[in-house]
Amino acid sequence: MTTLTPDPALRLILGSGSPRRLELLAQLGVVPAAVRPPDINEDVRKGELPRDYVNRIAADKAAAMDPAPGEVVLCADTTVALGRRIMRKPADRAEAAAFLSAMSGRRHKVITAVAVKRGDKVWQKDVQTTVAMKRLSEAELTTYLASDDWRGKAGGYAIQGPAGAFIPWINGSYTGIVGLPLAETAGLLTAAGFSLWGDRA
Ligand SMILES: Cc1cn([C@H]2C[C@H](O)[C@@H](COP(=O)(O)OP(=O)(O)OP(=O)(O)O)O2)c(=O)[nH]c1=O
Repeated sequence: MTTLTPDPALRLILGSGSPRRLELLAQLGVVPAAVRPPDINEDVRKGELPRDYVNRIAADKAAAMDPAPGEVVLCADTTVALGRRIMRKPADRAEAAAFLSAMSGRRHKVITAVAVKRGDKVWQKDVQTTVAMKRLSEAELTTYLASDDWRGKAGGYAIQGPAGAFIPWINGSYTGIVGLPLAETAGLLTAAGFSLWGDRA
């Protein structure tokens, strides 16, 4: 991976409309200079595997961004994979119910691909986390669906909300599940020359 010399004047552009990603960046003490969510086609291709899918979408999001000189952009994509099955953000409550029922009592993977772009150079990495979900009772499922917390979340749940009660075990990156694996993101930003540790202009 090419590592560029740190440029304290570099401005970070968040190429994502996810409020979670903004909050996770704030955990690193980073406030983007602007938020510009890219508009791309996120359809899954026939036979496409989950890991290939998230990497392609993160790369497409980065490709849709046109950073000005002095800007570095950060894009990401998160998806839930149950075997080969890709679970994106559910379209409605029925789809969220189907996703949660399929994951109930089983392990799935959450994959987040992160892409950092400066000029026409891209630094990209994916992070996979295995997540165990307890067997959900009818009452748990119904109450969770009624909370609407599943809206806008890959796989139809959010570990950082009430569904945290459904997740007894993970192996991987908690921040990756929430949408932005911080250790790897910090590495990519640093490689692109963005100063994370105190020497920003
Ligand atoms: C599994 C899981 C997903 N999520 C969220 C993270 C992501 O915001 C979302 C997956 O959708 P994404 O398509 O990755 O991102 P987005 O639509 O929110 O934003 P953009 O496309 O503009 O970058 O699911 C959680 O917040 N908690 C979880 O436990």
